[in-house]
Amino acid sequence: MIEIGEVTVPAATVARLPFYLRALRDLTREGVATTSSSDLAERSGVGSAQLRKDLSYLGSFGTRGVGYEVESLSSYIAAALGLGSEHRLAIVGVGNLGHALANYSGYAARGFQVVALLDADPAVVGGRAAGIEVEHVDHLERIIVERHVSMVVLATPGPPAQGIAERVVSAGVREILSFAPVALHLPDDVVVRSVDVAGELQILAFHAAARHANGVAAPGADVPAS
Ligand SMILES: NC(=O)c1ccc[n+]([C@@H]2O[C@H](COP(=O)([O-])OP(=O)(O)OC[C@H]3O[C@@H](n4cnc5c(N)ncnc54)[C@H](O)[C@@H]3O)[C@@H](O)[C@H]2O)c1
Repeated sequence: MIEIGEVTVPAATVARLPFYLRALRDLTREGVATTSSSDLAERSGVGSAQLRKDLSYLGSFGTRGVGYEVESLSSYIAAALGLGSEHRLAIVGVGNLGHALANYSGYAARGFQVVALLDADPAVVGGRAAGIEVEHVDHLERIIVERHVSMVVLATPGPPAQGIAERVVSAGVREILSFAPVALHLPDDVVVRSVDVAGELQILAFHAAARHANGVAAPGADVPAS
């Protein structure tokens, strides 16, 4: 369970809030003022019972026969997610992935701004990505404090990730998004979200294998593994 202001919300609900927010912002762009739980649920990719339950943790929303007010629900979820104020990100490790993450154009619309890029390789330091100069990771703590960095994205190889994460935490950051293929051991009050694309693909491969075992051939299922 996660405390948001005065309410306590299951972590799984918090993980779905960004999907509701994205769907609500799409509706705002389309000029829609109110929406039904079934429409919002479908746009968010969840069942409508799940949506109603999730929103009930946050408070009492929606009017029977009218639905949800798009603008006010959107503002409420954004505030619950702490998106009222901008989050300042530093990306550590500016290789293939770090570059791609730095160049993602969707941060601003979601309340994030990349304010620092750091790397250890002298061939990378001094270069630029997304118009930002890459600085040496030796300056990590100073940069975090001076630029009010509130979240750090780790896109380094596995071995240095634990040490960097500890430095990030010692500089005061409590939220880390890690792409490094290692488990990070950090104090309990630090929230680490780990992204593992290959692991997600393995889960898909498991489902594909299960479907195959049940006699339903998938396209490409007969291509031998190399
Ligand atoms: N989790 C996922 O889904 C996923 C997907 C792709 C890559 N990855 C992982 O993300 C990481 C980055 O992948 P990539 O393809 O960009 O690799 P890359 O080799 O292109 O980039 C890694 C960068 O980290 C820098 N680096 C190394 N040690 C450092 C340190 N101590 N401090 C700061 N920077 C340091 C390197 O100089 C390099 O620029 C790897 O660990 C990879 O396994 C994860």
